[in-house]
Amino acid sequence: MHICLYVYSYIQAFISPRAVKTICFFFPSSGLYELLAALPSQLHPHVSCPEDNTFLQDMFGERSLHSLVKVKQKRTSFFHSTKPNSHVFKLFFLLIFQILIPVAVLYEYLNSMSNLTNSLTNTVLLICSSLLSVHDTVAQKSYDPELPPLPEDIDDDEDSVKIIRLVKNKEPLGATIMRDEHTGAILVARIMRGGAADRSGLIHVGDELKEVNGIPVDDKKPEEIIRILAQSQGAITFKVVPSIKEEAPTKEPKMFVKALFDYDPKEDKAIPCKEAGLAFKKGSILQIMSQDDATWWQAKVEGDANPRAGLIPSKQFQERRFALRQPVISLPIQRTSSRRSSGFRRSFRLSRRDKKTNKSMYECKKSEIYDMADVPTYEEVAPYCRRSGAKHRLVVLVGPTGVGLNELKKKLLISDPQHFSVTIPHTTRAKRNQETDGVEYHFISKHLFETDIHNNKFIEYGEYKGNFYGTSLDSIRSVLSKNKVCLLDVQPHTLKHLRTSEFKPYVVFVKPPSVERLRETRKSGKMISAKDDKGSSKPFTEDDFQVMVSTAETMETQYGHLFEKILVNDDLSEAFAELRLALKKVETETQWVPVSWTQS
Ligand SMILES: Nc1ncnc2c1ncn2[C@@H]1O[C@H](COP(=O)(O)OP(=O)(O)OP(=O)(O)O)[C@@H](O)[C@H]1O
Repeated sequence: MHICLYVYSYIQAFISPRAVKTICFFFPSSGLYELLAALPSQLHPHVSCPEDNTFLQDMFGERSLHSLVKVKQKRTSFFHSTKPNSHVFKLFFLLIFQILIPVAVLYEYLNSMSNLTNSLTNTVLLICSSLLSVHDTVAQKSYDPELPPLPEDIDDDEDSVKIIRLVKNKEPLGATIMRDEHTGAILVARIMRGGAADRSGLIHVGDELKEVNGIPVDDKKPEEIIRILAQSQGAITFKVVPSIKEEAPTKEPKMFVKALFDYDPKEDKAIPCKEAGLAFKKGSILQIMSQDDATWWQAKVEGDANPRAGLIPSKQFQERRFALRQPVISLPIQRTSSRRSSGFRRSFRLSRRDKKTNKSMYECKKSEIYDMADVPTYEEVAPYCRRSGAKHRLVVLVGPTGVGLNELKKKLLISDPQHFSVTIPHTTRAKRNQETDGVEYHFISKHLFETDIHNNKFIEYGEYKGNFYGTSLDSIRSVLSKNKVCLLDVQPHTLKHLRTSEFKPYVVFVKPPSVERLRETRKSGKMISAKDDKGSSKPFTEDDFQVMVSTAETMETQYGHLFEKILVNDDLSEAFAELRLALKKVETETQWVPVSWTQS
């Protein structure tokens, strides 16, 4: 009883007039509240003594008691909304709110009213017993759905048949059916994870469908059955022969992939049921719900509130289809320049075209030949957020010649020179008078350069007029180790070699606007001349614009799956602001990156 009183005084201590107002505001009155207020007048005929009457008025009019009732009501609604498995929690609340507090309240009042008559004591005890009986009713309440009565016309020899009744709303059933090639039976082919059938827990893969709403389906085609189902409203009754194989209960899978291609089930002739398909775009993050079927996985778009999974082609199936379909695209070979632009040291870039000779100015180190490993299907990803103080992700800019990569890099460097930096290229060219080793270039011997090529030290390298130029992996490491953001522009085929846990590259594809917009915005822009390495430049020609746009299209088709951001460089200051914001987010927010990058 001490505990009861303690609980009661504790609650009372917190129910100041102000608190009562607050409680009343959050827990608006309901029927029980009014009933409590009306109780004294209802009990009036049974109470002979006026003091008893006053006691009842005081007791049921007591504001603290009203507030406790409101708290109880709120508790009751909470109680109903909690999941059935939180029994211990419920019992705790039942004990506190339905037994301890009412008993404590009554005990307090009974004690304080020494002149209480026997009849009133009985009345109060009656209320107490009613409260306990209410408690029992609530405690025993069943939370399971009520099952429909079994149909009476079940044959004795059909004892293995299961009758399932589902109430259908607008949501599809979330199951596909097929005809068994050998037996001709109609079978449940798959259950979409999180769909209505899955949530019911009553229908399983392999169950044989005998009837839908009393209509036998043995002689029907799957499409006809689907039509019957689609036309059915409200409760649908299935008669099924359960599959012998018991499915193990499955936990919600936690595998996420990034889609590397666009997919529209309506356009897919191979999908067994278009309605069950899940459409997605390149770059979407998908949660894989089931890989039971080697050809059709089940997935949902990450963060989507709809719990029902949809069908998507499996990785293996998509790779096979892609390999059959995909023509080999090769980018026009580009050449590079090593000019300095208005005091800004360019990073080494293999990107210049030589229209005169149409020959590669530098030979690219890496093969551009399409191989199976590059087939863009899905990539397993995991969330990654850079810890403060950890190395920055490498920022890689990709785009066609003249699109404005250097312009954007320059703006970033000027905006925060302490934060952003670029790599210093290596060359075998002789150092000029005004140059300093390790500032414009690392000047090294041809022999050393060739040794470094042999040891895979360069991410890109090439030869121009008998001299080597290259960007080394160590030059990237050197920037990152200073805790700076390293800005690098490379040819897109080198991206796959940079995609490592060490560099975690954030790849931005800088895309030109339309040719019309290029004409308008690039009036004063200059292309760097391919004829020499002295930094001479010339105004853009119509041909330059056309090539820029078509090269961008090819790059996007071939390497689009590796781009994390596509930035259209139309208005320069807008493009710069967008890039700056994106890079800020990369540093501070969680992103989806290949799962291997998060495991080391
Ligand atoms: N959004 C823009 N609006 C107008 N002019 C631009 C814009 N972006 C870039 N330019 C101009 O276009 C020219 C080429 O830009 P930039 O040198 O940055 O291109 P790039 O992609 O680095 O090309 P390259 O690969 O040839 O070095 C420059 O004169 C630059 O000032």
